[in-house]
Amino acid sequence: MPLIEDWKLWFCAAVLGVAFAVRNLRKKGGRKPVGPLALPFIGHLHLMGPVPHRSLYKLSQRYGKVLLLQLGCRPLLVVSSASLAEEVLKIQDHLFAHRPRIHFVELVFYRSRGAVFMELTPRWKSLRKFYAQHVVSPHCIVASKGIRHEEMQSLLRRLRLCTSGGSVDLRNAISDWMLNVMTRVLFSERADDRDKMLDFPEVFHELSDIFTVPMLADFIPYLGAAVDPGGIQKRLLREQARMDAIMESIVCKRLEQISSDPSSTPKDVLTSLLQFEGRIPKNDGVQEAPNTTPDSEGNEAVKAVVLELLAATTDTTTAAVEWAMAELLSHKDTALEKLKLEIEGCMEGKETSQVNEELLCRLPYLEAVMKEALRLHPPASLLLPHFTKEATKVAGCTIQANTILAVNAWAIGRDESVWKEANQFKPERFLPGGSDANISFEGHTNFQLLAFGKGRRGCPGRSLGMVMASLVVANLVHNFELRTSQTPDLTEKMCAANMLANPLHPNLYSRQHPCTKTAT
Ligand code: HEM
Repeated sequence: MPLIEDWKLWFCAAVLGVAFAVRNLRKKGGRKPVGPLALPFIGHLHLMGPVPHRSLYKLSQRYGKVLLLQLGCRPLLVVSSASLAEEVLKIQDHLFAHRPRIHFVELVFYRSRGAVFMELTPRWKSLRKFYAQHVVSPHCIVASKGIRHEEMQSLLRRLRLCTSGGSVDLRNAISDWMLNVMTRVLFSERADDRDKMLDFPEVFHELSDIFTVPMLADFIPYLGAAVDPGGIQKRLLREQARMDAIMESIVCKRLEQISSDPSSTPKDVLTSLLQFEGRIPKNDGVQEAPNTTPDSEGNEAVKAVVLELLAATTDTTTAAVEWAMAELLSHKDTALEKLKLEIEGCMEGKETSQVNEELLCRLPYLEAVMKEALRLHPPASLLLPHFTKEATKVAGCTIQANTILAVNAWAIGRDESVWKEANQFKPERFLPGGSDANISFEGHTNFQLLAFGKGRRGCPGRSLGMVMASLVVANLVHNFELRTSQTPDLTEKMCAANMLANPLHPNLYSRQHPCTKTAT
């Protein structure tokens, strides 16, 4: 009898124990997202493929819109729906708004001293404030209009040299324009001024190229220190040293100029930045950074910010233009014709064929074209990597501390449960009366349209990026007949941004407009 009672007692205790453990597990841990099997050491690295947003999209179709992968030693959470994007970029933004440390960024951007890859610190906050006041405010955008106008004149001149039907490397031409505009806005020099800027464009493009190569040191650190496949680390160190020398000379020349002849100092972003970093006395408009750089660290913080603004702007905006042009050339008889007519209507009676920035607000179809191109082809297709230092739950799944977050903006932009004819290029959807007339990049809603991200880490340069990209598209469409022998190949390639694998090389012909002179 005592034996039986003992047995019953043990049985009850065991059942209670298991129930208690399961309840605790649920309470503490929740479930884990289902995902593919991980390989030893590399985890799921081999599944990322050459175009990661497409590989992750396929995985999400099989395993669900919340995926947990292992890239070497680093856990990666991937979300692929607008509602999940809202959960991580709005509801849990305070947790996921950090950035992971990345080998390339640590080296090229001086231990992540710019805002883009900085953790959420008071310095990040004050840098964002600096950008908002001195780089991308409506006042700054208007103030730098003249630079974009002059550079557009020279781009149009350059392209007109090819208008006897010669083919032109459109990406090169656009990216040179972006770089020249931004270097002039930032530090008043043209990027292609060889005397002052040396090999800047070449080194800049080399570094953009290296950025796309996954670094072993990021995922398998113990191997990464010893092995350098393809000599990529060596190449990175060489190009970083070249870029550092160019940046150092720009900053040093400016400091010399300020000390020898303060009255001739350009009022550009570099001057405000030197004040912000406490390198020169501040004037009334500039607030100093909270932890102003000690002199021992020289000009590093300044160089990091200048370089990151060039990197954040050039490839993304160039990609936006290239995708818009590729889609327009794929829809010649519809979208392209409609856009030509809209611009012609606005340009009627104008003396020149150069479309100026003030006209952009009168071109709603152009805005719809740019939105549609960015919906289908967001240049940062997975945004930039976010990072949580704390454990949390997303959609009921346990996410451990130190997990990287990727938001698949590309997949969300094509989600058929949210967008009508999701894979079709239909700018009309964004026009008044269209199915998505109220969807915009701004604000804390519309997580289905994510080309600029959302939340704390959302892109501060959205308005400037849209102005620059729209201006180039409007001028290309209005001034030239662009012909391609075949419909453009829309295959993608991951470069520093999501780009066309085969850049456009259209044949150019001048378009003649009655009553207008060509821009000089
Ligand atoms: C069409 C052009 C552009 C696109 C598509 C774009 C897109 C993006 C995206 C997706 C992010 C990351 C958002 C996230 O991680 O959640 C970002 C961040 C950023 N962008 Fe842009 N961008 C563009 C133009 C610009 C311009 C012109 C500037 C110049 C000021 C700029 C400055 C930045 C900065 C500083 C960040 C980092 C913000 C932070 O981490 O706090 N971007 N951009």
